Amino acid sequence: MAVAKIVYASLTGNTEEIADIVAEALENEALDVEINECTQVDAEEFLDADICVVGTYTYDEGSLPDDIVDFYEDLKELDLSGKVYGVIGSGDTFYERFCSCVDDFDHVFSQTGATKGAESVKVDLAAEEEDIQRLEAFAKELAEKVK
Ligand SMILES: Cc1cc2nc3c(=O)[nH]c(=O)nc-3n(C[C@H](O)[C@H](O)[C@H](O)COP(=O)(O)O)c2cc1C
Repeated sequence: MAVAKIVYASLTGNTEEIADIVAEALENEALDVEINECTQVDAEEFLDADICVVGTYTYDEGSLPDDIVDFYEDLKELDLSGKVYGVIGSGDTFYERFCSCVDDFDHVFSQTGATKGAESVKVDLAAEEEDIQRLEAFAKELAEKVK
């Protein structure tokens, strides 16, 4: 069974919620799914996954959340050739740099040699019905890449 690992940062719960939605959708695709908060795991965990997903919110002026900086730096050092990745995140369209950390992780993943399995999903604050559908389609697309 293919393995999907999801690592997320979340301060007020929005990103955790969308990470959970993706986890459930991947489980429905018969994948073995592990989901962890970013301070609880090392980036090296992705070496044991077929699908690697990061969920992140965006902080001040597009800054990476403090709690995911170490993970981000460690991810840069990995060789994830042969793996499929995807990035999701919550932000607030009030800010000029909406969900810019999603793009930061997309960039870093692309440098690890992993293949982008689906377009990133950016959610404005908490997920609404339409976002849930986008997240489920994201998960399905990732799963298809490892079948
Ligand atoms: C001080 C502060 C700065 C923020 N800066 C940004 C930003 O630059 N871009 C963005 O898209 N969202 C920004 N946000 C919004 C958060 O990313 C958004 O509330 C998100 O849903 C939080 O996710 P979480 O519930 O998983 O912690 C900011 C929020 C706060 C409190």
